[in-house]
Amino acid sequence: MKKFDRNIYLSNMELHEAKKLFFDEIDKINKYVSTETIPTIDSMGRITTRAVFANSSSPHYNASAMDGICVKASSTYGADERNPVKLLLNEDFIYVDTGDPIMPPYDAVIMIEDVMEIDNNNVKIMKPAYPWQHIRPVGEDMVAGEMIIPSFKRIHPVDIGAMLCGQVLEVEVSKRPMVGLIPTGTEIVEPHDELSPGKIIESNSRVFENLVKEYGGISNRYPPVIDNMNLIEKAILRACDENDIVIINAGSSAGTEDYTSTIIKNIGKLLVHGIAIKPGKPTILGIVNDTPVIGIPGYPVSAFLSFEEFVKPLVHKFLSLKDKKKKLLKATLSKKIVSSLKHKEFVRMKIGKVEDKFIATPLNRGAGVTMSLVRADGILKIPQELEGIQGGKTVEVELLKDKNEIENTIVSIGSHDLILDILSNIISKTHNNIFLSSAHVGSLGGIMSMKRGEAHMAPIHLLDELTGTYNESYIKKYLKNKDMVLIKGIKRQQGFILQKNNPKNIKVFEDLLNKDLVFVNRQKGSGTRVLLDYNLKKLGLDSSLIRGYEREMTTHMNVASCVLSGSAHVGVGVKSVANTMNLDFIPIGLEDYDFLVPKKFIDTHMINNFISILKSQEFKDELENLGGYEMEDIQIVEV
Ligand SMILES: Nc1nc2c(c(=O)[nH]1)N[C@H]1C(S)=C(S)[C@@H](COP(=O)(O)OP(=O)(O)OC[C@H]3O[C@@H](n4cnc5c(N)ncnc54)[C@H](O)[C@@H]3O)O[C@H]1N2
Ligand code: MOO
Repeated sequence: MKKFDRNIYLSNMELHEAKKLFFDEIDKINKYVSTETIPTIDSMGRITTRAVFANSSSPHYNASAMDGICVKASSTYGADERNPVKLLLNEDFIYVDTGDPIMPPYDAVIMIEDVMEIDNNNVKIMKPAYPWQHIRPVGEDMVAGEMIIPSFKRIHPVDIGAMLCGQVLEVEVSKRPMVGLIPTGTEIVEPHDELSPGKIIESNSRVFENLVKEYGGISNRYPPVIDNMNLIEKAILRACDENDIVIINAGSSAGTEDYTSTIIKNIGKLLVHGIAIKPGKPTILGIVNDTPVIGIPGYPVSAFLSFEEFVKPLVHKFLSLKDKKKKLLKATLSKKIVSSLKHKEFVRMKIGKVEDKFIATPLNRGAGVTMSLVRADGILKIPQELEGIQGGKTVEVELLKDKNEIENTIVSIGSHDLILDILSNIISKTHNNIFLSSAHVGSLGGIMSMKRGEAHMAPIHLLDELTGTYNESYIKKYLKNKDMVLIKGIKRQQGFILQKNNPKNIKVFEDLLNKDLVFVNRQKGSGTRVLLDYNLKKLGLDSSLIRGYEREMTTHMNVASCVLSGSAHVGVGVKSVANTMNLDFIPIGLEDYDFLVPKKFIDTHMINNFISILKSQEFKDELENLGGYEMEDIQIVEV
């Protein structure tokens, strides 16, 4: 691959400048104000382009509001307990049901509960009726000519009901723009296709389809196009003919086959290639045959964020809809985030509420980590002019989730174990409106977040080399003045995670020094690392002689993935993970996996719920299924 086959000259235009350039150019074409008239009953979610007025009043006649009798109010005056008034059927009253029309000479309704029947033709009442009592007059709801909903409003189910009551059978709305979506890449395969190294599952356009729907547009996905300049050009030209907006995905950066910007320059007007945002830098903005064309970067996180920044406001413009203000939440940043002066950065954040403080923690910043979007509660936008933000500062996060969900989430920060996923799933299934979010920073990291008051709970498993006991000595050392408890009862099996059939015949710690095998380690401060170092020290083994000792993973799953993919022959981790990934396992010992909780939280609704799930049969069954655990009675021990 030669350097000059590549398109390496991306600009670094500021986001607001790029947006202005793009939208000003589209404004010049001014294609987007177009309307259509559709049946009211099909108008859910559409945007009105003019105010809707009632064609008839509702109710359109004077209607009884109750089941009972209608009377002339004047003939009931003077009625009381001692002097009931007697009324004659068809003369002084007639029977009516709710909704029946009330005609002169009758002008009031008495509820049936207040009417005493004397015989078939006579009733008596003990209370007078006042004129128009229990009658819904013409136009009580709406009067013909009254405005039901204004222009540029999204139509909701109740709006449809009101329009029909006012005999509005059709409504003028903005046309939904058709958004053409073209995935590109020779390496792209559909999700059901067989995978081999280098093949990429096409998922972005499916996210786009649903985002377009959410914004109010119509999506029109084309089959993926291979990296061939002519084919991509043809696909763009065709899509520009058939759609209001065209999205071309991937091929946006500096690869040898990243053609999009060149094609747009050749067949239309290339406005921007390269924006000072991260992720999303290689976004392309252009116009081809009077149609806005947006080149969205391939990495899924970049793709989502760039789509939200450019496609959402564009679809809304077509719909004549103002962008809603984003919901913001003030939160304390749990740790420092370093950012570059080269771009504005969009960081996915996990947020939790611990006591009365919202705490925001950055998630994985990789542009290919879709799970960071799944897990994110919000996005923190770090301005370009900042080199980062210090931990402890208050920041404003744009919310992606409901604040209520964040407020009811147990924040767990500490060691990673598969049982956290199981617990989270059971908590979610119990529908108690409680959630569990867990961040994996190792046991010591968990204790430190506890010290800073950032979590409700820290799962930990730290072996004390001197006593051979777990956790308590660390808590006494690091959380001296804090009243803490340990929820104890779960023990898990640690050991060597090995390739299937253990081809390198690894059996004991001494084998790790073998020069033809590669080890993968856990990060410092993780309980597993402490366990490994403890054993190496006990046996007098020099860790610097282990190949791969410096390569650190943050979870058991990551260690096992390295073994599964062949980038390592062995790592230390829990049996459940080896089982799940169908790898071999040699036990090195049982350890206590405890949940550290500040004493003040132990009686809260959320932690109570958590403990009852730990004690549940369902959880026991799941642990048994997973294998590699031993369970004793759940106990709460003060430390
Ligand atoms: N030397 C440089 N390399 C890269 C640069 C750069 O400036 N200089 N920019 C990086 C950035 S930032 C991004 S973002 C990506 C953008 O890549 P492209 O838009 O050119 O996309 P591809 O290279 O074709 O694919 C990248 C990556 O995206 C995923 N992908 C692609 N299509 C799909 C799809 N339809 N569904 C799901 N995922 C998709 C896939 O993981 C690809 O590997 O470039 C960097 N490189
Ligand atoms: O757009 Mo790229 O994903 O900045 O990271």
